[in-house]
Amino acid sequence: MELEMRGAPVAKALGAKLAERVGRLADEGVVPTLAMIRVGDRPDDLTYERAATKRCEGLGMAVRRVVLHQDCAQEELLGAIREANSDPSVHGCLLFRPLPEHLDEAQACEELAFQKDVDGVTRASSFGVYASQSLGFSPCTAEACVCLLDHYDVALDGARVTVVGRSLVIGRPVAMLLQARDATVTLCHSHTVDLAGACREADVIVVATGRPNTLRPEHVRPGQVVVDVGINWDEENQRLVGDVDFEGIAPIVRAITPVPRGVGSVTTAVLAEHVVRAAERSVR
Ligand SMILES: Nc1nc(=O)c2c([nH]1)NC[C@@H]1CN(c3ccc(C(=O)N[C@@H](CCC(=O)O)C(=O)O)cc3)C=[N+]21
Repeated sequence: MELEMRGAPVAKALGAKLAERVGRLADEGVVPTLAMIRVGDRPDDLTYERAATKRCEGLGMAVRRVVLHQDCAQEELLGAIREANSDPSVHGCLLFRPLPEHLDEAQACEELAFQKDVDGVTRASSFGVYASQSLGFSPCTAEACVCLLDHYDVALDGARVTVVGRSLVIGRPVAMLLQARDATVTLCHSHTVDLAGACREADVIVVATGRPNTLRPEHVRPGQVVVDVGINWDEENQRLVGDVDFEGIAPIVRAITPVPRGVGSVTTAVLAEHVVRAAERSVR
């Protein structure tokens, strides 16, 4: 491996540009504000909440935490979302997911005003990603993958990119964003017949399946760039691992993102950028 593509330098560069925009908004008396709605105490929600709070506050932005009980009723959740919608001092709203089983996640997401949908969960945001229109926002993690590749000067125009995983939160939107950057995208999933073949012919591989060791040495060749979006808890070794067999693959490919300290740390910077953009749209 020639290059370990860590997230921190990317987040730092994004943050530097953001600080200027936050400063200009402050001159107009606007503090970009993110409301985060959490139901229960899922550990990965808490991790994200902590990281997002630190990032936003570090940039001079404000966060409001709304915490609902694990057993809360759908109406209570909808009420919290409506409150964020109608509060002019809130520019962006993040609803942690997945929600507990008894709640209707699709209905909750649709309740959110698309102007404040900084994690891209509404239909308006999805259509914006699909049609390359500025309507709502892209899912932060999908956009973080593209930011990371840009930061490390990985060419996308005409590049062959294989995306593994077709989820609505990462696989499908990242395929759309990369396609909008003129990459030739192959979208693979659990029924793909020759995954190794599809991966080996790519210049860039993005892996987002939520399964450790999805990408193994037989899937890659020298010269490739690998982005690992997975965050999985390895019970046996008591550590976080991605969807990629890092130890097996890193020696073969040209560049790879680590887990932790890879894509995840860029996600919070993208979230902050979305909140600032929402605040800018609200005053212009
Ligand atoms: N609507 C919604 N959108 C999400 O994007 C979403 C969500 N719900 N629910 C929870 C998961 C989890 N998640 C993380 C994002 C960044 C880090 C992150 O910053 N990780 C650091 C480590 C941070 C630490 O360990 O303290 C890293 O990878 O280096 C972690 C977890 C987003 N999620």
